[in-house]
Amino acid sequence: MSSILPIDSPFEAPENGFQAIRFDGRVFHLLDQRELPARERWLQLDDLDSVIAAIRDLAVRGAPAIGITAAYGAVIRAREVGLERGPWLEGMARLEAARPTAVNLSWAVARMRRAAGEAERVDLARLEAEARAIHAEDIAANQAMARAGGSEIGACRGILTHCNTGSLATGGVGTALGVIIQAAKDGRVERVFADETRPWLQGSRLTAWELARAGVEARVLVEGAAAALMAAGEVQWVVVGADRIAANGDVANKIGTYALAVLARHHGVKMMVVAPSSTLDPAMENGQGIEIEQRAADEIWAAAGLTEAPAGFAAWNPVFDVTPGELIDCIVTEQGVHRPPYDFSGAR
Ligand SMILES: CSC[C@@H](O)[C@@H](O)C(=O)COP(=O)(O)O
Repeated sequence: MSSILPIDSPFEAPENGFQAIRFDGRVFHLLDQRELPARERWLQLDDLDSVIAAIRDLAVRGAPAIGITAAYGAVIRAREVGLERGPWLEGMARLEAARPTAVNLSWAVARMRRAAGEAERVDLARLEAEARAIHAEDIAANQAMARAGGSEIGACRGILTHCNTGSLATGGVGTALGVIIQAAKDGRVERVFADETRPWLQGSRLTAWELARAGVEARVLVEGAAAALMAAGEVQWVVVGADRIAANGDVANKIGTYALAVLARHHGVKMMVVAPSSTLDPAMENGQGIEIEQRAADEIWAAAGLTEAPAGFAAWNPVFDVTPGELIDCIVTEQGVHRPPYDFSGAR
């Protein structure tokens, strides 16, 4: 596996976490998140339709990882269409529409459009350099956020996190999970708690797997246990990632984040959001305009161990929600710690 990237690659440094996304110049290698933790299966993708399917079907997920994947997908598309601009642009429109909520996807595609140049044939060398830059910048942003967020936390008894925000969800050590791993390694947190994150179980399947790999002891709980955990004084911080952050600090993140923010405020627990500036959407005035992805009801039935809906039942499966900025104590980007009232002008 390590032969896929040059040996001196910054991607491979241990402090940059586990590398679940690799590009060898022609083929895109992806650790299939649908199979974890039961099986570590790598996908080899060399056409745009497969990249779009990998994003849509959650083989790769997590806002920054989706953006990086899209960037490499744009390179793959350029080869696939013999560098012809028309079909390449058509592919970019489909790629951008693979999932609606994480702004990192359209952000990365916009960067790749600019890198393609204006000529009738897209510039393959510039596209590949841009994709690798997007990947490398995310790794560096992860490191900066881990340091800034980690020192913000100080010594505490416990941290609760939601969804999966580590190496699987990013290019590097992660967003929220990077901060948590840093705090744990610095000996500043006694206990880490991870919500199981229904219905897709990013917490119990992916975050638990990543924390075990990182040597951080953690406990998984059902989301419904979060209020009791806070009431018992077990956690002083909720630390989560984001899929899109509006200009006023409203944050779209995995469904259940808003409930945690309300609970945290009630219990005097602090709420930190950790996300690179590629997750900021300054054009979005507030969270009300953010499109929330609705996924198939099957995911809910599958989480209940059912292969089909019980007769007569439908389901409601929004997979993100919006937390108002005023419930968030701080938002950490690679540029530092932002506090309310949020002002991200010039931050992206
Ligand atoms: C660093 S990842 C931040 C978010 O992308 C993460 O919290 C999240 O909500 C992921 O949702 P998912 O549906 O698994 O792609």
